[in-house]
Amino acid sequence: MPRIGTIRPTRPADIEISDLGKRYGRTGSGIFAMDGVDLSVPAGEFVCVVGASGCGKSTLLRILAGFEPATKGTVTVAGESVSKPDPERGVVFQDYGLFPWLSVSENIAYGPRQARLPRDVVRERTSRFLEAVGLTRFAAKFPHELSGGMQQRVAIARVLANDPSVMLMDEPFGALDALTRSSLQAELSRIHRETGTTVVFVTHSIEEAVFLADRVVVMAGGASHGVPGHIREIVPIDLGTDRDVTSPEFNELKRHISALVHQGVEAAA
Ligand SMILES: Nc1ncnc2c1ncn2[C@@H]1O[C@H](COP(=O)(O)OP(=O)(O)OP(=O)(O)O)[C@@H](O)[C@H]1O
Repeated sequence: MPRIGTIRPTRPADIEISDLGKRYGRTGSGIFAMDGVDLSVPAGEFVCVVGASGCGKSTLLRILAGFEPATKGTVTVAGESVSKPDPERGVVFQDYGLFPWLSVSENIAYGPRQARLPRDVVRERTSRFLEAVGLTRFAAKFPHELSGGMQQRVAIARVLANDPSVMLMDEPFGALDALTRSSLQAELSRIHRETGTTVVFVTHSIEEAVFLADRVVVMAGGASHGVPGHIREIVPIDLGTDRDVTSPEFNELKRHISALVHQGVEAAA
């Protein structure tokens, strides 16, 4: 992967989530899919959210993104209440979400162009983030000409080109093969160190969470278990930057988090 040192730090934002709850469907019917979620994410932190299927991870992320309203509680990013999507909060999903009719560089330039930034700024940002994800040679290609891993790199570059203060990622590497996945994890970790952007990253992979996160938020419950989704525990990951997935400390954290996830399922069953 090409070395890059040109990523400028963003102005990361802090996130405050207080007594957050979400109930789908009509008021008064059904239980909360998620309830009583309190979480403070300081600016620049990388937080991973794990938990069994249906515990509300994606719901939490969609509310943070402003894609859907909370039923109760508050969410603020950099002190501002979240009520709608904003390029300041970049979102990356599993299914890349690229514009198929635009080339790689046009996909990356899309956000800065929409923001009506001057042409030279758009050009500079596009080439900077193409380089950041190692795709400079593929600038003129179209998404269908790229592998899944490359498409996800474009999706990440496209979000970064908006200079977001927060990145929200929902299983972004879930559809990739193991080798591509681990190389993108290392790349994302480096990009995070260089940009300093606040990241909230949802994953089913406990290993991925322990590799990437400063803290892992373990959620439990969920509507299908008859208990609203909630935070079971927040686990700090004090493993420094160069993480060895084979080290005893790494594996001990994996074991601990895995036990919490399974306890969550059993307690809710
Ligand atoms: N649009 C919706 N309408 C009704 N119920 C929904 C909707 N979206 C999610 N739910 C329900 O809310 C609960 C939490 O869903 P959510 O997708 O947030 O969980 P998750 O932890 O991300 O699950 P997974 O790991 O399977 O993606 C689930 O019971 C789900 O069925």
